[in-house]
Amino acid sequence: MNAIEVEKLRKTFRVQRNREGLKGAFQDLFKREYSEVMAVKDISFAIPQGEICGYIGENGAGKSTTIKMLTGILVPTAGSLKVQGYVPHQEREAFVKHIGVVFGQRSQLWWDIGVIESFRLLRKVYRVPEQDFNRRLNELIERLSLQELLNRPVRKLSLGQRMRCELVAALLHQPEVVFLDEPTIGLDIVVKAEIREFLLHMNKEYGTTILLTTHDLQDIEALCSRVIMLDDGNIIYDGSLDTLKSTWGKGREVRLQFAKPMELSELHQLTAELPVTWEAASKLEASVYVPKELNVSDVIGLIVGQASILDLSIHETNTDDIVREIYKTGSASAPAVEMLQRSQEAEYVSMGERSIIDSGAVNPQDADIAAAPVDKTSENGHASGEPAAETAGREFAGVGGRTSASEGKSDE
Ligand SMILES: Nc1ncnc2c1ncn2[C@@H]1O[C@H](COP(=O)(O)OP(=O)(O)OP(=O)(O)O)[C@@H](O)[C@H]1O
Repeated sequence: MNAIEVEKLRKTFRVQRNREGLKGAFQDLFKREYSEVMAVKDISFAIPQGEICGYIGENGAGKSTTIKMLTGILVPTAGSLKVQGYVPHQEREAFVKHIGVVFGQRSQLWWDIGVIESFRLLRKVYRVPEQDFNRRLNELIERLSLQELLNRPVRKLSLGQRMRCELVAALLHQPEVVFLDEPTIGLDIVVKAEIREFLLHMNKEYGTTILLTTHDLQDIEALCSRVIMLDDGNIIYDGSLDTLKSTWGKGREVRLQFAKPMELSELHQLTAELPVTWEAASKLEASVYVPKELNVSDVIGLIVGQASILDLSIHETNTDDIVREIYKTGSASAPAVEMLQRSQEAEYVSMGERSIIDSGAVNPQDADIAAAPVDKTSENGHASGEPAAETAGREFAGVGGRTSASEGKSDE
């Protein structure tokens, strides 16, 4: 069974337009003008039980609006959605018992009372039996090391401490589906790691389905097997992180420093038979990108046997770079491979323009990432983790011509 089902979901906001100047402000008093902002444009996806799915996109892409519809806070303009079999905005009272929500920028705890009091209040809100509550609370307190914090008022907690308490608050009633909107925002690296580990545990132990919105792509790498990418209200990618990396990643990068100047044509000759890609920063420095199917050490061996190398290092493409590349080109339809082939035609590619940045990792790509479910291309035309050749050339409605909603937000 799918935990979340979304079909042609749309949300349009009506926003007031302010006319310019004093005269305009005066006119606004008598006759208001409105325009429409379509924040979510007929998107469709389904998330099976127990999956952790990353929901990513640039600012204003429509992530929060989707989460608000999925949690019943906003009513969709069109389309349908179901979460754990419920229509969120229609069956809110029964529905909320099945979901947990953490909005990283907002608190669901009472500011001035002790943390434990907030938890007790939430027990009543969700009508959790006392015994279940105590067992669950003890488990969460231990997992997130909250013993010391329970009697402190929320306003006295650090951001990291508060976020750990927010997670407990969202999970006390043991929901099957959890929505996390920027749960690690502003946290230091240690707390981020703790929270990620905790979420993975919850998912493994209880099969909790998690939809995670984040700008921190390390969250995605650590937690998600699947990624849905939004751009201007449209889904531009829905598929496994694995496929995203292999379709868009240029492969592992071997950076080389030569003892004597090398022309790009000479570099190509070094690896003549291999499907690798070269980028040169200067005649003394270049990078070779090795696709997943090749062995990095074989490629290095071939090069070292023919050229005099002063230094070399191996780097893996990280998700940040891939996503940045997709946004830069504005569409998931033109895979990196294609762009590289184009760039090979140029004599030298500036290293400053490279999208692959040192991640410090040398492990084979994606070794620990689980395969995602079968992907499909939806009617609104998003790439669904298909191979590069199949997606190439397809147009996506979400690209270009962004809607500006800067005129002001209406309250739903
Ligand atoms: N209540 C509202 N009234 C009018 N417009 C809105 C409202 N809420 C969101 N919008 C607009 O809808 C679009 C999508 O906003 P949304 O907050 O969903 O984006 P987001 O992807 O969550 O962005 P961020 O990463 O900045 O949180 C934006 O153009 C935004 O200005």
